[in-house]
Amino acid sequence: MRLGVSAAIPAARPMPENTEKSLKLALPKGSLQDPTLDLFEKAGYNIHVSSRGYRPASDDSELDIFLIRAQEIGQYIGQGFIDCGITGLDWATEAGRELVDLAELPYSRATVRPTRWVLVVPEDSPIQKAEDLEGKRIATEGVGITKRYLADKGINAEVEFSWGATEVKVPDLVDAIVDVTETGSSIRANKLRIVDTLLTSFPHFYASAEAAADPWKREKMERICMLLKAALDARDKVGLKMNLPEDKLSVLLETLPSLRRPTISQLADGGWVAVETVVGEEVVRDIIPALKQLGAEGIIEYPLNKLVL
Ligand SMILES: Nc1ncnc2c1ncn2[C@@H]1O[C@H](COP(=O)(O)OP(=O)(O)OP(=O)(O)O)[C@@H](O)[C@H]1O
Ligand SMILES: O=P(O)(O)OC[C@H]1O[C@H](OP(=O)(O)OP(=O)(O)O)[C@H](O)[C@@H]1O
Ligand SMILES: [Mg+2]
Repeated sequence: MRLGVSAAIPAARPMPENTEKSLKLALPKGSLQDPTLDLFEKAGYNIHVSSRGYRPASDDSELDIFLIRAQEIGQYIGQGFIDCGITGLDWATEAGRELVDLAELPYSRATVRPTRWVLVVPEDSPIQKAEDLEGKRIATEGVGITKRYLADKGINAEVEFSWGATEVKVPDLVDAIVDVTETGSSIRANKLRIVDTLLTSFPHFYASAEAAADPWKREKMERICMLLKAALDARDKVGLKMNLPEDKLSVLLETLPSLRRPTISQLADGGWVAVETVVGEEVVRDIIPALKQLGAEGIIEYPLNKLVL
């Protein structure tokens, strides 16, 4: 049987633009993977990771994406094998390479708080301050961070590399550990006590010197950074819109300072104005009832994707 042409050959679709321009971008596999992919989605990039695939596909054909351990991203960017990527300030420092820092991106695994590298001992340990570590043994994934800290303080202690699950090692295997903490729940669960903070770290967008000097790559990276920051700035903020009797406007602006610099437009209905503004999500539960009491009508709250200031 001969099939009609239309059945045999799917209708021609426009081919994706064949561009030779490509930016090699490394995203962190591990703790930061999910929050990073979520952030890119909010910034307008859809990235699809298959179950065991480390070369995710995206809807931007100019991006050539690699999923790489956060610990290794700095090294590959520094060597120029990858143009740019996102990794923690902690691991970029540990990699000890020259990187161009294009943006700090304030997000973490579970919260909006930075990760802290902390010196930790069991709750009942005699160690009270860094100096008490003299001659002691410390286990950590961040050997460089820890050695620099001890050297700065002139303390002699043995630092050994830990592959993870470091909390389990005190006090039987080592006297203290240096580990990452975000919410503090691992420290509490293991009955540990923080003695000092060595470093606080957020993810950053890093580029190689070569990529930063290439005009096309530089512009592409700066656009991505701008959109990622806009998505982070919109986090926890909402838009509010309402109609208000015009004679209540000055009271509104005086009593609700969180409604900073609203846009006000005159309504066709004389005596009423439309007010539109952006506020922190946490103040909405106080503001909406106050607005209602003031005589506002048609109050609308809507989520925001990006905020470019
Ligand atoms: N709660 C968290 N725990 C661990 N790392 C975090 C957390 N929040 C943010 N990070 C950041 O994630 C990056 C990678 O963390 P880490 O070195 O622990 O590797 P990982 O991705 O958690 O893999 P692993 O399973 O080996 O620990 C670091 O830059 C770290 O600062
Ligand atoms: O303060 P919290 O929110 O509890 O986060 C800190 C925990 O997260 C990290 O562990 P991870 O899950 O990366 O496993 P690991 O110990 O094997 O590195 C870190 O080593 C702590 O154990
Ligand atoms: Mg970890």
